[in-house]
Amino acid sequence: MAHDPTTFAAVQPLDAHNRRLLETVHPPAWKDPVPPRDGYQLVVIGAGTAGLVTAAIAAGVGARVALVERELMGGDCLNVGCVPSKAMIAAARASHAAWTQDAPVDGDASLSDEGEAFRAAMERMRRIRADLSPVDGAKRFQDDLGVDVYLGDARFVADDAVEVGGARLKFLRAVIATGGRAAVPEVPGLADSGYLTNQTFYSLTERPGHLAILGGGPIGCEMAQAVARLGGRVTIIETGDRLLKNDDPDAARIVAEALKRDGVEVLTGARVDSVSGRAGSASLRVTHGGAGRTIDATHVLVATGRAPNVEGLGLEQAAVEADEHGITVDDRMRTSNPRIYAIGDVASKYKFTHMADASARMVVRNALFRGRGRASSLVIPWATYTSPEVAHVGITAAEVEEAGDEVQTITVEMADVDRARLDGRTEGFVRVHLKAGSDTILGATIVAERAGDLISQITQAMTAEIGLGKLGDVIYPYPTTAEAIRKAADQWRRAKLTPTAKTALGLALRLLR
Ligand SMILES: Cc1cc2nc3c(=O)[nH]c(=O)nc-3n(C[C@H](O)[C@H](O)[C@H](O)COP(=O)(O)OP(=O)(O)OC[C@H]3O[C@@H](n4cnc5c(N)ncnc54)[C@H](O)[C@@H]3O)c2cc1C
Ligand SMILES: NC(=O)c1ccc[n+]([C@@H]2O[C@H](COP(=O)([O-])OP(=O)(O)OC[C@H]3O[C@@H](n4cnc5c(N)ncnc54)[C@H](O)[C@@H]3O)[C@@H](O)[C@H]2O)c1
Repeated sequence: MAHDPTTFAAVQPLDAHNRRLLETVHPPAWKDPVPPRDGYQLVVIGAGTAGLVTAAIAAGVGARVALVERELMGGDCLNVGCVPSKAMIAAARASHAAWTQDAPVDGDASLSDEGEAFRAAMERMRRIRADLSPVDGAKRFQDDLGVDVYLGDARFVADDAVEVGGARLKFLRAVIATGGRAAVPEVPGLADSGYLTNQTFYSLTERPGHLAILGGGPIGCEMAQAVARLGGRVTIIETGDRLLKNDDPDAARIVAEALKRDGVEVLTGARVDSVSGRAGSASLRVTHGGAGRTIDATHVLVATGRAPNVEGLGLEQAAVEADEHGITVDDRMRTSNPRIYAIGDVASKYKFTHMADASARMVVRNALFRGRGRASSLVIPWATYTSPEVAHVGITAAEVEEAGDEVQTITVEMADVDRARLDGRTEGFVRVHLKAGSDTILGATIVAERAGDLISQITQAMTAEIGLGKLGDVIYPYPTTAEAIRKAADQWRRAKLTPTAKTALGLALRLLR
């Protein structure tokens, strides 16, 4: 049986936009189908990106498919992740530009203050989220794509059957795509402080007076900058010695500087010892730089990583193994039960929508058509949408350090790129890691205004096995920031050609004598 959708904390307030959203992602009057007696070829648990794409592709090739979702179709990305966060970021960027006249883009200067800008940004976000939702909606999946959609909690009751709302769904194959949720650290008093997570943050209608964010990962950095740019006071408290621990340290440094410029207080190497008070007024006891201090905040956002949704799934009944990182899978995304696969945030260290999407495409082939696709063969980029953005693909900075002389690194500063200078956006760089002695691209980091878009050129090259030298033959329109990639190729060529050129020149000079 479906839940009462109006109670979902992720979809508040119940204005026209959110009612429209619920109508598509958890229709209040939804009636589950009656399962066929001989069961399904594929049962998919969880209708986030991973589950939706799996179900749509499998039904598209003619399989009999059931899709089970206990909360909101679209999962984190549509409802409480990528979509609302990027809508907020766009509004905050425009508002910031209008207020500071800092950038050559149009902000809505008609808003009388930034508090109003926050309300408008959240309303705009709710409208766009509702506009985008039909593509993930229950009706579309059932009526247009031919997937049987069940709205309820799924639980394995055997190694070939799932139960939902009292109905038993037998399957030949199953895909677990139950995603994750915010992992909340054990800090005394935190549980009673009315803290926010990404699940509740996008239900805010009033700008936080002072937002304390635990965690300086992508969620912490993106939301800190958005709220600060909408005029809120923000403090990030990060236990590690820097922000964005999975990214290049130089990139993280630039983001930290940008956040500070926007008014965010960034405390790295800091620990929250206790929290007192509740929603609206919380006091955080923090140790930072060897000293204790108190931070009084109106709101606390917990963004300290993710925990996999594995509880209550009846994994033991299906002999599916899991640990604290999620469901254990092999390189073909198969669990310890050969009928059952697991993909997306519940089973991958790459917790991104595009990873969920790419694995879904692969898992359908593997599960239904004896495909041999391997997760390790995927070239996976990621981007953090701060200003400037940080985008990365391939070998990480830590792996580069470990590899030593086996990797050659080329860096082009944005300050040396004409377009970046013309735009007044000179912070950042393009950094490409090559297999030493060749132009084979092992990875890259880009820090720039649209780094998330630029990185695709490197990802394409890596996927198509095109070397950096060949990228140097590409003609880039002048003046564009993408020219930084050609400049990296030029740099590689100069380094490579110099000894040869020197020899040739030496020979030519000798002949002149
Ligand atoms: C704030 C934030 C911003 C993000 N921004 C980006 C971004 O810009 N770009 C990007 O690539 N990624 C981003 N991500 C990550 C992205 O949202 C996730 O990687 C993606 O949503 C994972 O998809 P999924 O299908 O694996 O899981 P989910 O989207 O979590 O979906 C899992 C679904 O399974 C359901 N479920 C769980 N248990 C059961 C059960 N027992 N029965 C039935 N249903 C169940 C859940 O209700 C949920 O709807 C962001 C995440 C957050 C939190
Ligand atoms: N643009 C994007 O693609 C995007 C945006 C947001 C989120 N995401 C996805 O969501 C995932 C979760 O994001 P996240 O930022 O929560 O996680 P994260 O794991 O990337 O970062 C969490 C940070 O919190 C810190 N931390 C841990 N415990 C702490 C504590 N008790 N106090 C203070 N700091 C603490 C960690 O050191 C780490 O730096 C990401 O890994 C990413 O895959 C992606």
